[in-house]
Amino acid sequence: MNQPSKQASVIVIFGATGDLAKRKLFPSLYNLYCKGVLAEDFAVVGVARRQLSNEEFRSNVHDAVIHTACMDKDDKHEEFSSHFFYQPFDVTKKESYQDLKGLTESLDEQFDIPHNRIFYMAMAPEFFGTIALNLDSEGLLEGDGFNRLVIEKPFGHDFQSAQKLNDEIRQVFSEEEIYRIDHYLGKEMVQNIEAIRFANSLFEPLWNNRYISNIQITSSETVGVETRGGYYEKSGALRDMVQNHMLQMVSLLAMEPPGSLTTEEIRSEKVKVLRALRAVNKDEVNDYFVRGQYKQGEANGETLPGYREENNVDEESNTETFVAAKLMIDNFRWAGVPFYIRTGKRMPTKSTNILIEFKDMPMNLYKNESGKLGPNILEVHIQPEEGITLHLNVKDTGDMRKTTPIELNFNNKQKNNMNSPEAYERLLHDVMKGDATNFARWDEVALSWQFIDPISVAWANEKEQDFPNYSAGSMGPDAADKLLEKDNLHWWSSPKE
Ligand SMILES: NC(=O)C1=CN([C@@H]2O[C@H](COP(=O)(O)OP(=O)(O)OC[C@H]3O[C@@H](n4cnc5c(N)ncnc54)[C@H](OP(=O)(O)O)[C@@H]3O)[C@@H](O)[C@H]2O)C=CC1
Ligand SMILES: O=C1O[C@H](COP(=O)(O)O)[C@@H](O)[C@H](O)[C@H]1O
Repeated sequence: MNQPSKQASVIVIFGATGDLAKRKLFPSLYNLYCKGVLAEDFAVVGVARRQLSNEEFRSNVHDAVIHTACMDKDDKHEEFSSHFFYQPFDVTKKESYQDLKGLTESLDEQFDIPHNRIFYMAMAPEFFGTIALNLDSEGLLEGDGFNRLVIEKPFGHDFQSAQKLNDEIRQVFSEEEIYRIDHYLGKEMVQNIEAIRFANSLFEPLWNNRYISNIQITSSETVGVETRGGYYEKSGALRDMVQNHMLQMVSLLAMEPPGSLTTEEIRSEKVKVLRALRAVNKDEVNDYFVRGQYKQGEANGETLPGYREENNVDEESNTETFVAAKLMIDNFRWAGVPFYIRTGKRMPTKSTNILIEFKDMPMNLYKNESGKLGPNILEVHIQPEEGITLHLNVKDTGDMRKTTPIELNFNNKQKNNMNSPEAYERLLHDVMKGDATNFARWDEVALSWQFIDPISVAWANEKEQDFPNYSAGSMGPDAADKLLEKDNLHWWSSPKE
Protein backbone atom coordinates (compact mmCIF):
# COMPACT_ATOMS: atom_id res chain seq x y z
CA MET A 1 0.00 0.00 0.00
CA ASN A 2 1.30 3.46 -0.79
CA GLN A 3 1.55 5.74 2.23
CA PRO A 4 1.10 9.49 2.46
CA SER A 5 4.17 11.33 1.28
CA LYS A 6 5.99 13.06 4.14
CA GLN A 7 7.03 10.86 7.01
CA ALA A 8 10.01 12.11 8.94
CA SER A 9 12.56 9.40 9.62
CA VAL A 10 16.04 8.67 10.79
CA ILE A 11 17.96 7.23 7.84
CA VAL A 12 20.82 4.95 8.84
CA ILE A 13 23.36 4.34 6.07
CA PHE A 14 25.54 1.28 6.65
CA GLY A 15 28.67 1.90 4.61
CA ALA A 16 28.43 5.69 4.72
CA THR A 17 32.10 6.22 3.86
CA GLY A 18 31.82 4.22 0.64
CA ASP A 19 31.52 5.04 -3.03
CA LEU A 20 27.77 4.52 -3.31
CA ALA A 21 27.01 6.86 -0.43
CA LYS A 22 29.28 9.56 -1.80
CA ARG A 23 28.31 9.37 -5.47
CA LYS A 24 24.63 8.53 -5.28
CA LEU A 25 23.02 8.69 -1.84
CA PHE A 26 24.23 12.06 -0.53
CA PRO A 27 23.55 13.95 -3.79
CA SER A 28 20.11 12.35 -4.08
CA LEU A 29 19.23 13.27 -0.49
CA TYR A 30 20.46 16.79 -1.18
CA ASN A 31 18.19 17.12 -4.21
CA LEU A 32 15.25 15.90 -2.15
CA TYR A 33 16.16 18.44 0.53
CA CYS A 34 16.30 21.25 -2.01
CA LYS A 35 12.93 20.29 -3.39
CA GLY A 36 11.43 20.35 0.09
CA VAL A 37 10.70 16.63 0.06
CA LEU A 38 12.89 16.18 3.10
CA ALA A 39 11.48 18.47 5.72
CA GLU A 40 13.54 20.01 8.49
CA ASP A 41 12.71 16.95 10.56
CA PHE A 42 15.04 14.35 9.10
CA ALA A 43 18.35 12.96 10.29
CA VAL A 44 20.92 10.73 8.64
CA VAL A 45 23.28 8.54 10.64
CA GLY A 46 26.29 7.24 8.74
CA VAL A 47 28.06 4.17 10.06
CA ALA A 48 31.25 2.45 8.88
CA ARG A 49 34.44 1.09 10.39
CA ARG A 50 36.69 4.09 10.17
CA GLN A 51 36.92 6.61 12.99
CA LEU A 52 35.37 9.91 11.96
CA SER A 53 33.88 12.75 13.98
CA ASN A 54 30.52 14.26 13.08
CA GLU A 55 32.40 17.27 11.70
CA GLU A 56 34.62 15.14 9.45
CA PHE A 57 31.63 13.18 8.20
CA ARG A 58 29.67 16.37 7.50
CA SER A 59 32.62 17.73 5.63
CA ASN A 60 32.61 14.55 3.44
CA VAL A 61 28.88 14.96 2.84
CA HIS A 62 29.38 18.63 2.04
CA ASP A 63 32.11 17.76 -0.51
CA ALA A 64 29.87 15.14 -2.10
CA VAL A 65 27.06 17.62 -2.75
CA ILE A 66 28.99 20.82 -3.34
CA HIS A 67 28.56 20.58 -7.12
CA THR A 68 24.85 19.87 -6.84
CA ALA A 69 22.86 23.09 -7.04
CA CYS A 70 19.47 23.72 -5.49
CA MET A 71 17.22 24.77 -8.35
CA ASP A 72 15.85 28.30 -8.04
CA LYS A 73 17.01 28.52 -4.45
CA ASP A 74 20.02 29.51 -2.46
CA ASP A 75 22.31 26.57 -2.00
CA LYS A 76 21.91 24.92 1.34
CA HIS A 77 24.97 22.72 1.63
CA GLU A 78 25.81 23.69 5.23
CA GLU A 79 22.25 23.50 6.44
CA PHE A 80 21.82 20.12 4.78
CA SER A 81 24.96 18.54 6.20
CA SER A 82 24.01 19.63 9.72
CA HIS A 83 21.40 16.83 9.62
CA PHE A 84 24.18 14.21 9.31
CA PHE A 85 25.72 12.27 12.19
CA TYR A 86 28.41 9.64 12.24
CA GLN A 87 29.11 6.60 14.35
CA PRO A 88 32.13 4.31 13.98
CA PHE A 89 30.71 0.82 13.73
CA ASP A 90 31.65 -2.83 13.85
CA VAL A 91 28.85 -4.90 12.33
CA THR A 92 29.67 -7.91 14.53
CA LYS A 93 29.71 -6.06 17.89
CA LYS A 94 26.54 -5.70 19.99
CA GLU A 95 27.87 -2.48 21.53
CA SER A 96 27.86 -0.81 18.11
CA TYR A 97 24.13 -1.47 17.82
CA GLN A 98 23.46 -0.33 21.39
CA ASP A 99 25.28 2.94 20.68
CA LEU A 100 23.35 3.31 17.43
CA LYS A 101 20.08 2.78 19.29
CA GLY A 102 20.99 5.54 21.74
CA LEU A 103 21.95 7.91 18.94
CA THR A 104 18.85 7.32 16.81
CA GLU A 105 16.56 7.76 19.81
CA SER A 106 18.20 11.02 20.75
CA LEU A 107 17.70 12.15 17.12
CA ASP A 108 14.01 11.24 17.37
CA GLU A 109 13.76 13.79 20.15
CA GLN A 110 15.96 16.40 18.56
CA PHE A 111 14.08 16.32 15.22
CA ASP A 112 10.67 15.29 16.53
CA ILE A 113 10.70 12.01 14.58
CA PRO A 114 8.12 9.35 15.54
CA HIS A 115 10.63 6.46 15.67
CA ASN A 116 10.57 5.91 11.90
CA ARG A 117 13.68 4.17 10.58
CA ILE A 118 15.14 3.58 7.13
CA PHE A 119 18.13 1.22 7.20
CA TYR A 120 20.11 1.52 3.96
CA MET A 121 22.60 -1.30 3.34
CA ALA A 122 25.38 0.32 1.31
CA MET A 123 28.01 -2.27 2.11
CA ALA A 124 28.94 -5.77 1.03
CA PRO A 125 25.98 -8.21 1.07
CA GLU A 126 27.78 -10.68 3.34
CA PHE A 127 26.99 -8.30 6.24
CA PHE A 128 23.26 -7.88 5.61
CA GLY A 129 22.08 -10.94 7.56
CA THR A 130 24.26 -10.12 10.60
CA ILE A 131 23.11 -6.51 10.61
CA ALA A 132 19.43 -7.45 10.38
CA LEU A 133 19.68 -9.95 13.24
CA ASN A 134 21.55 -7.49 15.46
CA LEU A 135 19.13 -4.67 14.74
CA ASP A 136 16.42 -6.93 16.03
CA SER A 137 18.21 -8.44 19.02
CA GLU A 138 19.46 -5.06 20.22
CA GLY A 139 16.00 -3.51 20.10
CA LEU A 140 16.50 -1.04 17.25
CA LEU A 141 13.27 -2.13 15.59
CA GLU A 142 11.08 -1.58 18.63
CA GLY A 143 8.79 1.42 18.76
CA ASP A 144 5.65 2.66 17.07
CA GLY A 145 7.15 3.97 13.83
CA PHE A 146 7.97 2.11 10.64
CA ASN A 147 11.14 0.13 9.90
CA ARG A 148 12.25 -0.14 6.27
CA LEU A 149 15.26 -2.03 4.97
CA VAL A 150 16.84 -0.93 1.70
CA ILE A 151 19.07 -3.54 0.11
CA GLU A 152 21.55 -2.90 -2.66
CA LYS A 153 22.49 -5.27 -5.42
CA PRO A 154 23.88 -7.83 -5.83
CA PHE A 155 21.02 -9.69 -4.15
CA GLY A 156 22.87 -13.00 -4.11
CA HIS A 157 25.17 -14.63 -6.61
CA ASP A 158 22.71 -17.30 -7.72
CA PHE A 159 19.32 -18.57 -6.61
CA GLN A 160 20.68 -20.49 -3.63
CA SER A 161 22.69 -17.60 -2.18
CA ALA A 162 19.85 -15.17 -2.85
CA GLN A 163 17.48 -17.44 -0.99
CA LYS A 164 19.87 -17.70 1.94
CA LEU A 165 20.17 -13.92 2.08
CA ASN A 166 16.43 -13.54 1.82
CA ASP A 167 15.81 -16.06 4.60
CA GLU A 168 18.21 -14.14 6.84
CA ILE A 169 16.60 -10.76 6.37
CA ARG A 170 13.08 -12.21 6.45
CA GLN A 171 13.74 -13.51 9.98
CA VAL A 172 13.56 -9.89 11.01
CA PHE A 173 11.84 -7.81 8.32
CA SER A 174 8.55 -8.56 6.57
CA GLU A 175 8.43 -8.57 2.75
CA GLU A 176 6.57 -5.22 2.89
CA GLU A 177 9.43 -3.69 4.85
CA ILE A 178 12.11 -4.73 2.34
CA TYR A 179 13.07 -2.49 -0.59
CA ARG A 180 15.39 -4.34 -3.01
CA ILE A 181 16.99 -1.70 -5.21
CA ASP A 182 17.17 -2.08 -8.96
CA HIS A 183 18.16 1.41 -9.98
CA TYR A 184 16.87 0.93 -13.54
CA LEU A 185 13.37 0.92 -12.05
CA GLY A 186 14.03 4.48 -10.88
CA LYS A 187 14.83 5.75 -14.39
CA GLU A 188 12.23 8.11 -15.85
CA MET A 189 11.82 6.32 -19.17
CA VAL A 190 11.78 2.85 -17.64
CA GLN A 191 8.88 4.05 -15.53
CA ASN A 192 7.39 5.53 -18.68
CA ILE A 193 7.08 2.09 -20.32
CA GLU A 194 3.84 1.49 -18.44
CA ALA A 195 2.41 4.90 -19.38
CA ILE A 196 3.35 4.48 -23.05
CA ARG A 197 1.66 1.10 -23.10
CA PHE A 198 -1.36 1.63 -20.89
CA ALA A 199 -2.23 5.26 -21.56
CA ASN A 200 -2.27 5.09 -25.37
CA SER A 201 -5.06 3.38 -27.24
CA LEU A 202 -2.77 3.56 -30.25
CA PHE A 203 -0.28 1.07 -28.82
CA GLU A 204 -1.98 -1.31 -26.43
CA PRO A 205 -4.15 -3.07 -29.07
CA LEU A 206 -1.00 -3.70 -31.14
CA TRP A 207 1.14 -4.85 -28.21
CA ASN A 208 1.17 -8.57 -28.94
CA ASN A 209 2.38 -11.28 -31.29
CA ARG A 210 -0.11 -10.37 -34.01
CA TYR A 211 1.54 -7.01 -34.66
CA ILE A 212 4.99 -7.05 -33.08
CA SER A 213 7.80 -8.81 -34.91
CA ASN A 214 10.48 -8.54 -32.21
CA ILE A 215 11.72 -6.36 -29.37
CA GLN A 216 15.34 -5.32 -28.92
CA ILE A 217 16.88 -3.90 -25.76
CA THR A 218 20.44 -2.60 -25.84
CA SER A 219 22.25 -1.28 -22.81
CA SER A 220 25.78 -0.36 -23.79
CA GLU A 221 28.53 1.20 -21.71
CA THR A 222 31.74 2.84 -22.85
CA VAL A 223 33.54 2.20 -19.57
CA GLY A 224 35.46 -0.96 -18.79
CA VAL A 225 35.44 -2.49 -15.33
CA GLU A 226 37.42 0.41 -13.88
CA THR A 227 38.24 -0.27 -10.20
CA ARG A 228 35.74 -3.10 -9.85
CA GLY A 229 37.74 -5.96 -11.38
CA GLY A 230 37.53 -8.05 -8.19
CA TYR A 231 33.74 -7.85 -8.03
CA TYR A 232 33.24 -8.18 -11.77
CA GLU A 233 35.38 -11.30 -12.11
CA LYS A 234 32.83 -13.14 -9.96
CA SER A 235 29.85 -11.44 -11.50
CA GLY A 236 30.25 -10.88 -15.23
CA ALA A 237 27.67 -9.12 -17.38
CA LEU A 238 25.09 -11.87 -16.94
CA ARG A 239 24.78 -11.40 -13.17
CA ASP A 240 25.68 -7.71 -13.18
CA MET A 241 23.15 -6.50 -15.76
CA VAL A 242 20.96 -9.28 -17.19
CA GLN A 243 19.65 -10.95 -14.01
CA ASN A 244 18.34 -7.63 -12.76
CA HIS A 245 18.10 -4.56 -15.02
CA MET A 246 17.56 -6.27 -18.37
CA LEU A 247 14.97 -8.74 -17.06
CA GLN A 248 13.16 -5.94 -15.24
CA MET A 249 12.82 -4.03 -18.53
CA VAL A 250 11.59 -7.19 -20.29
CA SER A 251 8.98 -7.69 -17.55
CA LEU A 252 7.66 -4.16 -17.90
CA LEU A 253 7.48 -4.47 -21.68
CA ALA A 254 5.75 -7.83 -21.63
CA MET A 255 3.44 -7.75 -18.60
CA GLU A 256 -0.32 -7.79 -18.87
CA PRO A 257 -2.14 -4.57 -17.95
CA PRO A 258 -2.43 -4.54 -14.15
CA GLY A 259 -5.90 -4.17 -12.62
CA SER A 260 -4.74 -0.93 -11.05
CA LEU A 261 -1.47 0.90 -10.53
CA THR A 262 -0.85 -0.47 -7.06
CA THR A 263 2.42 -2.01 -5.93
CA GLU A 264 1.06 -5.52 -5.65
CA GLU A 265 -0.89 -5.48 -8.92
CA ILE A 266 2.10 -4.28 -10.92
CA ARG A 267 4.61 -6.60 -9.30
CA SER A 268 2.26 -9.56 -9.66
CA GLU A 269 1.93 -8.93 -13.40
CA LYS A 270 5.70 -8.59 -13.80
CA VAL A 271 6.30 -11.84 -12.01
CA LYS A 272 3.99 -13.68 -14.41
CA VAL A 273 6.29 -12.68 -17.27
CA LEU A 274 9.29 -14.16 -15.49
CA ARG A 275 7.33 -17.35 -14.92
CA ALA A 276 6.53 -17.54 -18.62
CA LEU A 277 10.14 -17.01 -19.73
CA ARG A 278 11.20 -20.08 -21.67
CA ALA A 279 13.84 -21.83 -19.58
CA VAL A 280 17.12 -22.38 -21.37
CA ASN A 281 18.73 -25.61 -20.33
CA LYS A 282 22.45 -26.20 -20.43
CA ASP A 283 22.42 -27.89 -23.84
CA GLU A 284 20.58 -25.00 -25.47
CA VAL A 285 22.65 -22.12 -24.11
CA ASN A 286 24.44 -21.50 -27.41
CA ASP A 287 21.12 -21.29 -29.26
CA TYR A 288 19.87 -18.48 -27.06
CA PHE A 289 22.88 -16.78 -25.48
CA VAL A 290 26.12 -15.20 -26.71
CA ARG A 291 28.94 -14.13 -24.44
CA GLY A 292 31.73 -11.70 -25.18
CA GLN A 293 34.88 -10.35 -23.57
CA TYR A 294 36.61 -7.19 -24.76
CA LYS A 295 40.14 -7.12 -26.01
CA GLN A 296 42.33 -4.12 -26.57
CA GLY A 297 40.76 -1.63 -28.93
CA GLU A 298 40.44 2.00 -29.82
CA ALA A 299 37.89 4.70 -29.20
CA ASN A 300 38.23 8.40 -30.02
CA GLY A 301 41.87 7.90 -30.94
CA GLU A 302 42.64 6.39 -27.54
CA THR A 303 43.94 2.85 -27.05
CA LEU A 304 41.84 0.97 -24.52
CA PRO A 305 43.15 -2.04 -22.60
CA GLY A 306 41.61 -5.49 -22.90
CA TYR A 307 39.60 -6.90 -20.00
CA ARG A 308 42.35 -9.36 -19.11
CA GLU A 309 44.74 -6.44 -18.65
CA GLU A 310 42.52 -4.67 -16.12
CA ASN A 311 43.39 -4.55 -12.39
CA ASN A 312 42.31 -7.55 -10.32
CA VAL A 313 41.39 -9.53 -13.42
CA ASP A 314 42.82 -12.97 -14.17
CA GLU A 315 44.97 -12.85 -17.30
CA GLU A 316 43.13 -15.93 -18.54
CA SER A 317 39.75 -14.80 -17.30
CA ASN A 318 36.63 -16.61 -18.54
CA THR A 319 34.34 -13.78 -17.37
CA GLU A 320 31.97 -12.27 -19.91
CA THR A 321 31.83 -8.48 -20.29
CA PHE A 322 29.09 -8.70 -22.94
CA VAL A 323 25.91 -10.74 -23.24
CA ALA A 324 23.40 -10.97 -26.04
CA ALA A 325 20.37 -13.21 -25.75
CA LYS A 326 17.14 -14.20 -27.37
CA LEU A 327 14.38 -14.58 -24.79
CA MET A 328 11.06 -16.23 -25.55
CA ILE A 329 7.98 -15.65 -23.44
CA ASP A 330 5.67 -18.61 -23.74
CA ASN A 331 2.24 -17.12 -23.23
CA PHE A 332 -0.67 -16.16 -25.47
CA ARG A 333 0.44 -12.56 -25.94
CA TRP A 334 4.05 -13.22 -26.81
CA ALA A 335 4.32 -16.72 -28.31
CA GLY A 336 6.70 -16.48 -31.27
CA VAL A 337 8.03 -12.96 -30.55
CA PRO A 338 11.72 -12.88 -29.68
CA PHE A 339 12.95 -10.37 -27.13
CA TYR A 340 16.60 -9.75 -27.96
CA ILE A 341 18.76 -8.17 -25.30
CA ARG A 342 22.39 -7.12 -25.34
CA THR A 343 24.57 -5.38 -22.83
CA GLY A 344 28.27 -4.88 -22.48
CA LYS A 345 31.22 -2.88 -21.30
CA ARG A 346 33.56 -0.99 -23.64
CA MET A 347 31.05 -0.48 -26.39
CA PRO A 348 31.03 2.65 -28.60
CA THR A 349 28.30 4.58 -26.73
CA LYS A 350 26.79 4.90 -23.29
CA SER A 351 23.16 4.32 -24.07
CA THR A 352 20.11 2.28 -23.17
CA ASN A 353 17.49 1.91 -25.80
CA ILE A 354 14.41 -0.23 -26.46
CA LEU A 355 13.12 -0.90 -29.99
CA ILE A 356 9.76 -2.41 -30.70
CA GLU A 357 9.64 -3.53 -34.32
CA PHE A 358 6.16 -4.00 -35.76
CA LYS A 359 5.35 -6.58 -38.38
CA ASP A 360 5.24 -5.63 -42.04
CA MET A 361 1.96 -4.63 -43.70
CA PRO A 362 0.09 -7.67 -45.02
CA MET A 363 0.43 -6.25 -48.54
CA ASN A 364 2.80 -3.56 -49.70
CA LEU A 365 1.31 -1.33 -52.38
CA TYR A 366 4.52 0.63 -52.63
CA LYS A 367 6.96 -2.23 -52.82
CA ASN A 368 7.38 -2.28 -56.59
CA GLU A 369 8.09 1.41 -56.76
CA SER A 370 10.38 2.03 -53.85
CA GLY A 371 11.56 -1.37 -52.67
CA LYS A 372 10.72 -2.67 -49.24
CA LEU A 373 8.87 -0.38 -46.87
CA GLY A 374 10.75 0.63 -43.73
CA PRO A 375 9.23 -1.14 -40.72
CA ASN A 376 7.27 0.80 -38.13
CA ILE A 377 9.44 0.97 -35.06
CA LEU A 378 8.75 2.48 -31.67
CA GLU A 379 11.92 3.42 -29.86
CA VAL A 380 12.05 4.19 -26.17
CA HIS A 381 15.21 6.10 -25.32
CA ILE A 382 16.04 5.32 -21.73
CA GLN A 383 19.38 7.17 -21.55
CA PRO A 384 21.22 9.46 -22.09
CA GLU A 385 18.38 11.00 -24.12
CA GLU A 386 15.00 10.40 -22.63
CA GLY A 387 12.16 10.17 -25.08
CA ILE A 388 10.43 8.20 -27.76
CA THR A 389 10.74 8.02 -31.52
CA LEU A 390 8.11 6.54 -33.77
CA HIS A 391 9.31 5.51 -37.22
CA LEU A 392 6.62 5.78 -39.90
CA ASN A 393 6.38 5.89 -43.69
CA VAL A 394 4.81 8.84 -45.50
CA LYS A 395 4.38 9.76 -49.13
CA ASP A 396 7.44 11.07 -50.84
CA THR A 397 6.81 14.66 -51.91
CA GLY A 398 6.22 14.74 -55.62
CA ASP A 399 5.73 11.01 -56.22
CA MET A 400 2.38 9.34 -55.59
CA ARG A 401 3.77 5.81 -55.37
CA LYS A 402 6.88 6.34 -53.35
CA THR A 403 7.20 6.52 -49.61
CA THR A 404 9.86 7.97 -47.41
CA PRO A 405 10.60 7.07 -43.78
CA ILE A 406 10.03 9.76 -41.15
CA GLU A 407 10.43 10.00 -37.38
CA LEU A 408 8.10 11.46 -34.80
CA ASN A 409 10.23 12.46 -31.85
CA PHE A 410 9.44 13.29 -28.27
CA ASN A 411 12.24 14.48 -25.99
CA ASN A 412 11.27 14.15 -22.35
CA LYS A 413 13.76 16.71 -21.10
CA GLN A 414 12.23 19.40 -23.31
CA LYS A 415 8.80 18.74 -21.80
CA ASN A 416 9.29 20.90 -18.74
CA ASN A 417 12.79 22.12 -19.41
CA MET A 418 14.33 20.24 -16.52
CA ASN A 419 16.34 17.07 -16.06
CA SER A 420 14.40 14.19 -14.63
CA PRO A 421 15.44 13.25 -11.13
CA GLU A 422 18.26 10.77 -10.88
CA ALA A 423 17.12 7.18 -10.31
CA TYR A 424 18.42 7.04 -6.75
CA GLU A 425 16.66 10.26 -5.83
CA ARG A 426 13.36 8.90 -7.02
CA LEU A 427 13.86 5.53 -5.31
CA LEU A 428 14.89 7.11 -2.00
CA HIS A 429 11.78 9.24 -2.14
CA ASP A 430 9.71 6.11 -2.78
CA VAL A 431 11.19 4.45 0.30
CA MET A 432 10.29 7.51 2.37
CA LYS A 433 6.73 7.34 1.03
CA GLY A 434 6.54 3.60 1.63
CA ASP A 435 5.97 2.90 -2.06
CA ALA A 436 7.67 -0.36 -3.06
CA THR A 437 6.34 -0.51 -6.64
CA ASN A 438 9.71 0.20 -8.21
CA PHE A 439 11.62 -2.31 -6.11
CA ALA A 440 12.04 -6.00 -6.80
CA ARG A 441 9.79 -8.36 -4.86
CA TRP A 442 11.38 -11.59 -3.65
CA ASP A 443 9.61 -13.82 -6.19
CA GLU A 444 10.91 -11.60 -9.04
CA VAL A 445 14.45 -11.95 -7.75
CA ALA A 446 14.07 -15.70 -7.24
CA LEU A 447 12.65 -16.32 -10.72
CA SER A 448 15.32 -14.20 -12.40
CA TRP A 449 18.06 -16.18 -10.70
CA GLN A 450 16.38 -19.47 -11.60
CA PHE A 451 16.33 -18.38 -15.22
CA ILE A 452 19.95 -17.19 -15.20
CA ASP A 453 21.57 -19.99 -13.17
CA PRO A 454 21.73 -22.70 -15.89
CA ILE A 455 23.45 -20.23 -18.22
CA SER A 456 26.06 -19.17 -15.69
CA VAL A 457 26.69 -22.79 -14.75
CA ALA A 458 27.16 -23.75 -18.42
CA TRP A 459 29.53 -20.83 -18.97
CA ALA A 460 31.51 -21.56 -15.83
CA ASN A 461 31.90 -25.20 -16.86
CA GLU A 462 32.91 -24.49 -20.41
CA LYS A 463 35.76 -22.06 -20.93
CA GLU A 464 35.08 -19.85 -23.95
CA GLN A 465 37.99 -20.59 -26.28
CA ASP A 466 37.33 -17.48 -28.40
CA PHE A 467 37.79 -15.03 -25.51
CA PRO A 468 38.61 -12.19 -25.85
CA ASN A 469 36.30 -11.91 -28.84
CA TYR A 470 35.39 -8.25 -29.38
CA SER A 471 37.49 -5.11 -29.58
CA ALA A 472 37.01 -2.42 -26.97
CA GLY A 473 35.00 0.31 -28.67
CA SER A 474 32.97 -2.09 -30.86
CA MET A 475 29.38 -3.36 -30.67
CA GLY A 476 30.34 -6.80 -29.35
CA PRO A 477 31.25 -10.13 -30.95
CA ASP A 478 30.01 -11.17 -34.41
CA ALA A 479 28.06 -13.99 -32.79
CA ALA A 480 25.65 -11.37 -31.39
CA ASP A 481 24.75 -10.37 -34.97
CA LYS A 482 24.44 -14.01 -36.03
CA LEU A 483 21.94 -14.61 -33.20
CA LEU A 484 19.47 -12.38 -35.08
CA GLU A 485 20.58 -13.35 -38.58
CA LYS A 486 19.42 -16.90 -37.82
CA ASP A 487 15.94 -15.39 -37.49
CA ASN A 488 16.35 -13.22 -40.62
CA LEU A 489 16.58 -10.13 -38.44
CA HIS A 490 19.27 -7.67 -37.44
CA TRP A 491 19.97 -5.28 -34.59
CA TRP A 492 18.59 -1.85 -35.35
CA SER A 493 21.06 0.77 -34.29
CA SER A 494 19.27 3.72 -32.85
CA PRO A 495 19.72 6.97 -34.77
CA LYS A 496 20.30 8.52 -31.33
CA GLU A 497 23.41 6.43 -30.68
N1 LIG B 1 29.20 2.04 -5.87
C1 LIG B 1 28.17 1.87 -6.66
O1 LIG B 1 27.92 2.64 -7.62
C2 LIG B 1 27.22 0.72 -6.45
C3 LIG B 1 27.35 -0.09 -5.34
N2 LIG B 1 26.46 -1.10 -5.13
C4 LIG B 1 26.55 -1.95 -3.94
O2 LIG B 1 26.51 -1.14 -2.77
C5 LIG B 1 27.32 -1.71 -1.77
C6 LIG B 1 28.40 -0.70 -1.36
O3 LIG B 1 29.19 -0.40 -2.49
P1 LIG B 1 30.32 0.70 -2.47
O4 LIG B 1 29.89 1.91 -1.75
O5 LIG B 1 30.77 0.84 -3.88
O6 LIG B 1 31.47 -0.03 -1.64
P2 LIG B 1 32.73 0.61 -0.94
O7 LIG B 1 33.74 -0.48 -0.83
O8 LIG B 1 33.11 1.90 -1.55
O9 LIG B 1 32.18 0.95 0.53
C7 LIG B 1 31.94 -0.06 1.48
C8 LIG B 1 31.47 0.58 2.77
O10 LIG B 1 31.29 -0.45 3.76
C9 LIG B 1 32.05 -0.11 4.92
N3 LIG B 1 32.48 -1.35 5.56
C10 LIG B 1 33.17 -2.35 4.98
N4 LIG B 1 33.35 -3.35 5.88
C11 LIG B 1 32.75 -2.95 7.03
C12 LIG B 1 32.59 -3.53 8.32
N5 LIG B 1 33.08 -4.74 8.60
N6 LIG B 1 31.91 -2.85 9.26
C13 LIG B 1 31.40 -1.63 8.99
N7 LIG B 1 31.52 -1.02 7.79
C14 LIG B 1 32.19 -1.67 6.83
C15 LIG B 1 33.19 0.74 4.39
O11 LIG B 1 33.67 1.66 5.31
P3 LIG B 1 34.98 1.51 6.15
O12 LIG B 1 36.05 1.07 5.21
O13 LIG B 1 35.18 2.86 6.75
O14 LIG B 1 34.57 0.51 7.15
C16 LIG B 1 32.46 1.57 3.33
O15 LIG B 1 31.74 2.60 3.95
C17 LIG B 1 27.87 -3.01 -2.36
O16 LIG B 1 26.99 -4.04 -2.03
C18 LIG B 1 27.82 -2.75 -3.86
O17 LIG B 1 27.72 -3.95 -4.60
C19 LIG B 1 25.42 -1.32 -6.01
C20 LIG B 1 25.25 -0.55 -7.12
C21 LIG B 1 26.14 0.52 -7.45
O1 LIG C 1 24.14 -1.99 -11.78
C1 LIG C 1 24.99 -1.63 -12.57
O2 LIG C 1 24.68 -0.68 -13.47
C2 LIG C 1 25.69 0.09 -14.08
C3 LIG C 1 25.04 0.76 -15.28
O3 LIG C 1 24.04 1.62 -14.79
P1 LIG C 1 23.65 2.91 -15.62
O4 LIG C 1 22.57 3.55 -14.84
O5 LIG C 1 24.89 3.75 -15.72
O6 LIG C 1 23.22 2.44 -16.96
C4 LIG C 1 26.87 -0.76 -14.51
O7 LIG C 1 27.92 0.09 -14.92
C5 LIG C 1 27.35 -1.57 -13.34
O8 LIG C 1 28.38 -2.45 -13.78
C6 LIG C 1 26.23 -2.38 -12.74
O9 LIG C 1 26.67 -2.94 -11.51
